Amino acid sequence: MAQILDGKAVAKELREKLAIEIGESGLHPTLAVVYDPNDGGSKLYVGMKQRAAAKVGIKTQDIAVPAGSTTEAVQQIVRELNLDPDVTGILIQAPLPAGVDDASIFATVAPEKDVDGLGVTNQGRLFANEEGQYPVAATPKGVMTLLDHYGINPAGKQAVVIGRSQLFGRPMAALLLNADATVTIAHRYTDEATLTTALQQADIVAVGVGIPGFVTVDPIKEGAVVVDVGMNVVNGKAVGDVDPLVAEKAGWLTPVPGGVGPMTIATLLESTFEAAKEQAK
Ligand SMILES: NC(=O)C1=CN([C@@H]2O[C@H](COP(=O)(O)OP(=O)(O)OC[C@H]3O[C@@H](n4cnc5c(N)ncnc54)[C@H](OP(=O)(O)O)[C@@H]3O)[C@@H](O)[C@H]2O)C=CC1
Ligand SMILES: Nc1nc(=O)c2c([nH]1)NC[C@@H]1CN(c3ccc(C(=O)N[C@@H](CCC(=O)O)C(=O)O)cc3)C=[N+]21
Repeated sequence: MAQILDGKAVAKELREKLAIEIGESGLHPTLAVVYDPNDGGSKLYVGMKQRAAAKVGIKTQDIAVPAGSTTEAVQQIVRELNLDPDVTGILIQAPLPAGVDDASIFATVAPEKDVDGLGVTNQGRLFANEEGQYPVAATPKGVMTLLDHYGINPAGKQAVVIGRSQLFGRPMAALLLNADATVTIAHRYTDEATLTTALQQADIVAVGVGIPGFVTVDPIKEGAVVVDVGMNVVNGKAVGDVDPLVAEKAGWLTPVPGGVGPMTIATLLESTFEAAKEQAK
């Protein structure tokens, strides 16, 4: 039976540490959250992020993007936030309303305020494995923190990342590669046999596709570390992308809820504080 990678507990520790450090810093980090109020998921997650921010001493500004907005109009909002000295961090919650190109908006955020690391400058730094302090997307960064907490070192391991979004798959693969894993990235065009073969070899599997039960127990290697990023609602309950039977074969598993989700939020707060510190230098 797999051991639990307890994201809820590790996230709580991280938030408690941050609350103390932010209090002692004398800084007043302020996070502007740009989101679609008509997207149920965004509304829920943005609310969770804002409550968690308030508890550690991070102020938030709520910027709802109305339906029918154009990419240009949202870019203008972001440019104003880039220039606003009171705002130290900007989070673009995906997905924005239909008709707005998320990637163009990510790219408009000033790199020093891009706390979720989704702009091309910060993604480029990550891809180049640049040394130093720059923001990295909260979900994959939180996964790395969680693995590290349990002493799981990706160096020399075979890793499979399923999904290739800017939010999860691409930065997850880059982080694992930078940590010296051998990485395979699977996506919609990966044929089933290829994915099965890759999974049979994988010491670490990280999946975020948005399909409940997508990763089944069969191809999983005995003792593998399985990270479930999926966040789906089935019969009113949060479920991931990993079939619960995987727990019988995996060595380690993140639960949903209580795994990657809480780590994402705590990591966003961590990155927001780090950006505020850099700007105060
Ligand atoms: N817990 C957390 O903190 C977070 C959870 N999530 C969750 O993770 C999931 C993914 O999110 P996100 O990356 O933003 O979503 P996207 O929709 O942007 O990306 C989904 C990815 O899955 C791939 N995919 C879709 N269907 C298949 C398939 N049949 N076989 C293989 N790959 C497939 C897509 O491939 P292609 O590129 O070819 O289309 C794409 O790369 C969602 O459930 C989301 O809710 C996301 C962020 C944070
Ligand atoms: N720029 C950007 N960055 C993101 O990080 C981002 C985003 N856009 N768009 C949407 C996804 C989704 N996301 C989640 C965060 C926390 C939970 C979370 O804490 N979930 C709880 C359960 C919540 C429930 O019960 O419904 C848990 O897993 O324990 C879930 C999902 C961040 N995302």
